[in-house]
Amino acid sequence: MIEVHELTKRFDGTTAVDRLTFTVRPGQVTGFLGPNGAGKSTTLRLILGLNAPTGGTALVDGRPFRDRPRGLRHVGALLDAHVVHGGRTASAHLRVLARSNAIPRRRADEVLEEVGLSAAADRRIAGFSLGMRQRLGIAAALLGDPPVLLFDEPVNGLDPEGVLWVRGLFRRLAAEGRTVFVSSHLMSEMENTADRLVVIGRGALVAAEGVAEFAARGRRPSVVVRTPDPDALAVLLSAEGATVRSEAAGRMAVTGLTASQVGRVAAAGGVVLEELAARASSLEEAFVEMTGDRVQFTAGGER
Ligand SMILES: Nc1ncnc2c1ncn2[C@@H]1O[C@H](COP(=O)(O)OP(=O)(O)OP(=O)(O)O)[C@@H](O)[C@H]1O
Repeated sequence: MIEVHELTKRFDGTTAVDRLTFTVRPGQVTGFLGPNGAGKSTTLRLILGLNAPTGGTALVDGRPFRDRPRGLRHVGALLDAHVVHGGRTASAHLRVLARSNAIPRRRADEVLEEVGLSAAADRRIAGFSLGMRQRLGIAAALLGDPPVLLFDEPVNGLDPEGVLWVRGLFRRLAAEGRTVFVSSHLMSEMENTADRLVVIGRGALVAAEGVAEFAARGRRPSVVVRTPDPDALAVLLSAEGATVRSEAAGRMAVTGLTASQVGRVAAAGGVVLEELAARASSLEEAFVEMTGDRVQFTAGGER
């Protein structure tokens, strides 16, 4: 169990984590979602005691993680897969970790087997692909057979087979009664993996609930519309109380009005419509909608 209470971290001018309170329970996979720069990595580092909080607390099974000797037996974590000694072999890397945590040496071979890296056990990490480094990082997290596991963006660099494998692994770890907390900036990754979600934006909590409950919020129907004159239509629709968001391929998503209302507003304003369709929004849209005003970095720069 992970209990985060009023957790806050400020770096100079930036509040990376803003009075976050949530609980991650055992026996479930909990997805930790937020757009880039939302503060996920910082929160995981605070839970692990790698950074000191500006305020609040983070407890792992009732105690700050830093207070635990032989940490890898309590919490396994995959953070940045690049932060390993590239000159070592995979096997040597894991044995060093095992020794410093009083874990039996044979566990190194067991976890390499588990993550599918046995054949690369004696190769230097410097020559590993990103996907292989991720697998090695996951092996390190599993080394101490810990009850609590944290994974920061574990799917980065994995091929489709690797993605399926990692999902199955998380499900199995949770079924064994462990606490599994997995960060991602992509809703789609969590849709098929997580039971619960903790969603943050700009360091603050947006939602902490079951995946199904979160999805239900996204069921607000929207209308997709395409016009050669999007700016004019956006002004007209906003004046009627609708929320308008631009999408790929020149389309706009409109919430707050039905398709026929959108059609009428366009006709009354003399705006040509090239496409008009109603649609039920997906989990992904619920995520974008709920964190949209909390995105720190967008393609157009900071806003
Ligand atoms: N050591 C640091 N010094 C200064 N600012 C930092 C530091 N670490 C993180 N930040 C800032 O804190 C904010 C949150 O960053 P963090 O890496 O935790 O986000 P994230 O949700 O993990 O993002 P991503 O998905 O891009 O990895 C960002 O604005 C970042 O620039």
